[in-house]
Amino acid sequence: MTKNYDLAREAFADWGVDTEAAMQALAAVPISVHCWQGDDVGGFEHKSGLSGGGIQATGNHPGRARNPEELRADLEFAFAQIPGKHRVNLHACYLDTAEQPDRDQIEYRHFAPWVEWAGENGLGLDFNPTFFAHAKADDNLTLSHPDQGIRDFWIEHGRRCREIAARMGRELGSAVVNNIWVPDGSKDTPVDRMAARRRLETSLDAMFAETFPKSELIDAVESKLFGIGVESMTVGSHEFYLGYAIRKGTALCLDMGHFHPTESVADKLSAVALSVQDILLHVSRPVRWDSDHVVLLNDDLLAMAQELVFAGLLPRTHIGLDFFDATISRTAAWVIGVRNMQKALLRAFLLPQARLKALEEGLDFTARLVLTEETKDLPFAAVWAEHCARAGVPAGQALLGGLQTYQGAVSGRG
Ligand SMILES: C[C@H](O)[C@H](O)[C@@H](O)C(=O)CO
Ligand SMILES: [Mn+2]
Repeated sequence: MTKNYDLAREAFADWGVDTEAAMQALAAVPISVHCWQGDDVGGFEHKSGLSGGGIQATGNHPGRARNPEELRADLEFAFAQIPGKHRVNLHACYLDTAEQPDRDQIEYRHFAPWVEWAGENGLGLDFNPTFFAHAKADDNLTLSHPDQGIRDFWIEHGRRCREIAARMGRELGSAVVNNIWVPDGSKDTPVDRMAARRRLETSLDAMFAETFPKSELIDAVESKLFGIGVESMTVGSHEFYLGYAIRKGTALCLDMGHFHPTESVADKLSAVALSVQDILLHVSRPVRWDSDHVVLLNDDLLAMAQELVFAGLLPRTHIGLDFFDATISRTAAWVIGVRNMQKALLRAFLLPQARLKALEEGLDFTARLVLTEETKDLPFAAVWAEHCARAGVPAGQALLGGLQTYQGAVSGRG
């Protein structure tokens, strides 16, 4: 235990906050790390790496993972820089097989090496059907396409993904969150929004027809405001999926980049939590649009973490990351993003929650403001450094050397 931590522990104790309990609480929160940051949303289907579907990774930093082995090595390195045990969020286009099944032909065996690796490394898995970067998604319409044949193709893809995800959950003994995001929308003003939304609803119902135990599979649906090429209408808007999740009992995915820039996604948590049991978060950072920048320890993230902790939502919130930056080291992007999420949570655990809530309850907004501002001077960094030291991972400037060495080692990849 360092002198810095000793002093910090006393400083927090002075506010009635137990730093040991805060570190323990943080250690119990897994973060689902998105595989697609490792290769710019390319996937391993032996075809072009264009994202499509209104999303776009930009940049050409050396070191992009070219196959599942490289991606797993990169993830292992990243996890060695992050305290705690976490999860990996796979997209269906990241299958690991020499075969070339189309999306409506994928099976569990195409992903079995990922499950074996996850088991060996004590990691959980999450999953996503891939409804983009495919000829049958070129109209930016999938589950809501007017053509029944195209809808059926994507329903079959989604159905198989649920089977695969449930099997993964069964094998690993940890429920897999299977998140549905479709790019469907319209570049220009549509004249029949209702028909598109009815088709999406009917397709989702067909995809969700089979039931699985919640111990294996948690279905989630992800809304969006707009994407490149679908600026005028997104079929799966927030209202659409909020209603769907409430009626059908699925989890609701809130992506921090999928709302108007002035909306607070943190504010939505307690509101949707009254009607929806499970929440999936895609922690991201929009810059002017859904740009998927690496998350910073900024006000948005701090507010999100504080809401999760203060509203008691962590037990039913699945925290996943969703960004992809190809202008910097991809492994560093993961490490920075996960650690920032953890730092934000730790700060929330270290706040004098009961005291602040009592002031609010008593309408003493002056004292609430004084104390929320004064807590900002508390020595959070010393507790984070102690947490990292106990987990055997670097903190502060020491983090940079390892990140640079690894980046140097992978930068020769073609
Ligand atoms: C690759 C993911 O499925 C994707 O980022 C989705 O979650 C999303 O947020 C699309 O904008
Ligand atoms: Mn997302």
